[in-house]
Amino acid sequence: MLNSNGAAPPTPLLEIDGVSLDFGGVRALSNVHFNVYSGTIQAIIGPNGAGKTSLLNCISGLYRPQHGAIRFEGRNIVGMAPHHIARLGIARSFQNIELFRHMTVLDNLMLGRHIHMRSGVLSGGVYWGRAQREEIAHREIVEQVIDLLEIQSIRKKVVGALPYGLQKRVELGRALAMSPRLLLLDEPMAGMNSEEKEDMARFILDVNEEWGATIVLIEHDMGVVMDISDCVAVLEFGLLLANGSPDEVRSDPKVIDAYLGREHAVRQEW
Ligand SMILES: Nc1ncnc2c1ncn2[C@@H]1O[C@H](COP(=O)(O)OP(=O)(O)OP(=O)(O)O)[C@@H](O)[C@H]1O
Repeated sequence: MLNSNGAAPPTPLLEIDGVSLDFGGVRALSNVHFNVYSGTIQAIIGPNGAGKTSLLNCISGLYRPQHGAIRFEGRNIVGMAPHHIARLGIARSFQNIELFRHMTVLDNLMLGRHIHMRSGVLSGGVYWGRAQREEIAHREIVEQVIDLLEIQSIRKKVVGALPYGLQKRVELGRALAMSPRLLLLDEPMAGMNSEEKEDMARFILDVNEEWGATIVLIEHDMGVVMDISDCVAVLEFGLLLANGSPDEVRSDPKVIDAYLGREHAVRQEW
């Protein structure tokens, strides 16, 4: 099919195609459809309990929807194990930080590389040179992540001793260390002060622009969402209310009625 310019429309990197998810009697997602295009920042917004995290869990393989398909680069990933999905190039961060708190920042980032490590203990012992070369290559990528996120000074610090805002930055770093093509971020700015939020927004834009990662982001701060996103999907009670540019979503009467008018327009954040 050709678009109005006569060109073929871009192929989506991720297709959410009629996804429904039930927990017993609770319908968390109901026939949700939208596409995420390569190189974009796609936000998912909606009130508490709208199904945002459930959708991220379906994409990363933690939940298995009863209906629908989720295609990454054209391949249906529903039913695949989370580590398999991660290996395809999808990384995520969690709402509550999930790092190894007793380990250093560097070790946590190196763990992010483990899905790409080929030398196991045995083969690494037999082919020592290969394992060493592999280790050096992984370290180089981790060093790039450290530079990008400006965390050089805390590289040897134990994660559990760091302030919350820095822990969130390290969590982003661990996901980035996986060299993902698609990065799923669940409330990366939750609990941050405005300066920390500004830093995080800048890092997310850098990851998108300099590293070329496509980003799906759940975020409650409407100012940030409207500033950095190319596209915003709005969920309510598991239904997709709207999906479009920040301007389209901002002026959509359904959205204003159901969500923004009630919770955010009042605060005149945008
Ligand atoms: N593991 C689970 N077992 C049972 N119900 C669940 C489970 N996970 C989510 N739900 C339910 O699914 C619905 C959607 O929850 P979800 O956490 O996806 O919403 P959300 O939009 O991410 O909310 P929040 O903004 O509060 O994080 C809610 O009614 C929730 O109680």
